Amino acid sequence: MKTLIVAATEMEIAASIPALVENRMDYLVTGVGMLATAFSMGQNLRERQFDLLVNVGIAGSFQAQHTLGSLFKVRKDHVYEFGAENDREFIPIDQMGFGSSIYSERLPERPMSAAFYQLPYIDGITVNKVHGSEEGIRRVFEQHGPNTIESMEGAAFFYAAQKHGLPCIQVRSISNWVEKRNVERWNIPLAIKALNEWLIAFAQEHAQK
Ligand SMILES: O=C(O)c1cccc(C(=O)CC[C@H]2O[C@@H](n3cnc4c(=O)[nH]cnc43)[C@H](O)[C@@H]2O)c1
Repeated sequence: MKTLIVAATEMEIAASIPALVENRMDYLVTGVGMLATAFSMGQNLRERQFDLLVNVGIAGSFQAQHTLGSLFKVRKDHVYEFGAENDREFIPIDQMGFGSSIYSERLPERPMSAAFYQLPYIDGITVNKVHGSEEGIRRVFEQHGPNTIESMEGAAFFYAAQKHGLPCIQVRSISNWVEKRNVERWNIPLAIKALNEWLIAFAQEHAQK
């Protein structure tokens, strides 16, 4: 299966690059955020053919029970607060008739490697602004509950994959809890280490298929 690994920053996948090269797995570094992800994938997928796209990166979790460095597959990803508001409530873009704010994983027909199946699923939101205030976090809880993670790319990745009609999965490693902003409690090195251990195993197992 010809596979493309998609990450926002090189830092997130640097430790896996030798294994990706060795197992002939391509990778794409898009830049951070939905705009950079959609543009970069749009450009690159026009020129090359793939059977599977894999988005990997770090993410924040709204679930206090999650441990930093734990890994999840994202099944469904929402573009957060994409729509309109009136003086009482938020109106999602879906209800306005201008498209969708929800994008999902799509598995290839051929079975995946064990590294994929061993990860638990979670749903995600994709944001332009990392949440860091009690009021903002309360609003996410009201709409999505605490068992949610957030990134700045996930839904855009699924969107671009869907536009190209390609199977796609997203794997995220928790670098921080989404809480009142306190960057000292983030552990990006731990999350990146766990992510790369998984990615190297995935590349090795996947190459054998
Ligand atoms: O604010 C800072 O000082 C700071 C320091 C290091 C990294 C950041 C980021 O915002 C990283 C954004 C990057 O990582 C993903 N990510 C990680 N945690 C979260 C989160 O809680 N909410 C949204 N995105 C997160 C994201 O996908 C970006 O690629 C800030």
